[in-house]
Amino acid sequence: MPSLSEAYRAHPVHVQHKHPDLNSLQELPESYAWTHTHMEDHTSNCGVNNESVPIIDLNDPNASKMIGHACKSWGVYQVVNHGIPMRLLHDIQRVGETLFSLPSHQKHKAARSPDGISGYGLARISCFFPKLMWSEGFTIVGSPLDHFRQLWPQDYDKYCDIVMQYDETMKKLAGKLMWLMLDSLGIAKEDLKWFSSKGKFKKTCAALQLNSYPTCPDPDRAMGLAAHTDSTLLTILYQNNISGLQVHRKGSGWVTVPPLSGGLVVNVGDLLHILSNGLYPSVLHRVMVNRVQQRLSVAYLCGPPPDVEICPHAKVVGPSQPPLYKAVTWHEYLGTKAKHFNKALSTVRLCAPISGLFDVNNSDQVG
Ligand SMILES: O=C(O)CCC(=O)C(=O)O
Ligand SMILES: [Fe+2]
Repeated sequence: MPSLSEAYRAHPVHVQHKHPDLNSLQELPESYAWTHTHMEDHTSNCGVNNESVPIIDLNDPNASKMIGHACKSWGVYQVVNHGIPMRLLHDIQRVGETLFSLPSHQKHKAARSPDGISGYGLARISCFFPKLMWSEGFTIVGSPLDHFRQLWPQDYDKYCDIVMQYDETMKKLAGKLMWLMLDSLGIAKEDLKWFSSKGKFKKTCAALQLNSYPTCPDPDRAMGLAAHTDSTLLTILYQNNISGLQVHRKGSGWVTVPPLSGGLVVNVGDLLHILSNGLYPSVLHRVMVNRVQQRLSVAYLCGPPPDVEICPHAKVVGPSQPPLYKAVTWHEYLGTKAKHFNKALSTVRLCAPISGLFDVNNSDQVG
């Protein structure tokens, strides 16, 4: 089975590797200055509506139903009472804080290689935009040991342990959330062979993405992370207590996802969009920056084994609901995404939805 690193390596995107230390800039360089045209703004009413992303208590007996509703109408929700210890959330935040506060030359020792996925660098989606994003990232697929040794020759063990523990814990939560989402679609554990191994959610692959958005001298003209959907089944995002994440909802425009103490944001990714036949749309999201406080986030990007075919599930298709997407493996889809970016979903689309049958939220403006 090809690994996730191999899948990424097979579809390199070309990201500029040398970039200035954002913390040292007093002015926004032109290369970072976005206009509304660059932002491909889908909005009319950014931030001026009262709608908010659903918050779901995982201890609620109706959690699956509520999750289903949130996925259908938003493609995103926040979870509380998810069982992840606060200590672990603080620990992973500390890893991010410590990592991004290292001197620039030190961080570059662990730079992502041009055809690799793991390591320090600009957002992989940078290459699809004419302007640079006001953020830095560190991607972890597999063990971070080699890179962490470069970053912290003395303390790497301590930070590796936290990452591995976070990864393990998130894997379990991702399993639980995935089951709840499938259940809300009427799909049982036995209905998804690759996914269930003795009733356990074992066979997934994941990447961990640490993001830092330094304070910005001209936030109105900068973009932390440009609008994108995740190429995952689902993404679990921890954000520190600084606002910045926005999700796009048809009819509402961009809606800020306020940080919730101990809460985690869950995004529907493109592969769940396909598996649900567009019933659960992958959510378009972006990150804005501010001039006062650094923002940090940690995304657990969860997908299937890279060589398993994902297609609209038999339980959600029928004579009146034809499959809208062809089968793709994650490996193939990463290739499609590397080529077509936000149009990737439409390139794997089989036919247009029958009007009125599907409440597909973002499906075609994101691809
Ligand atoms: O920083 C955030 O809130 C979002 C990060 C994100 O979308 C990603 O890493 O894919
Ligand atoms: Fe994302």
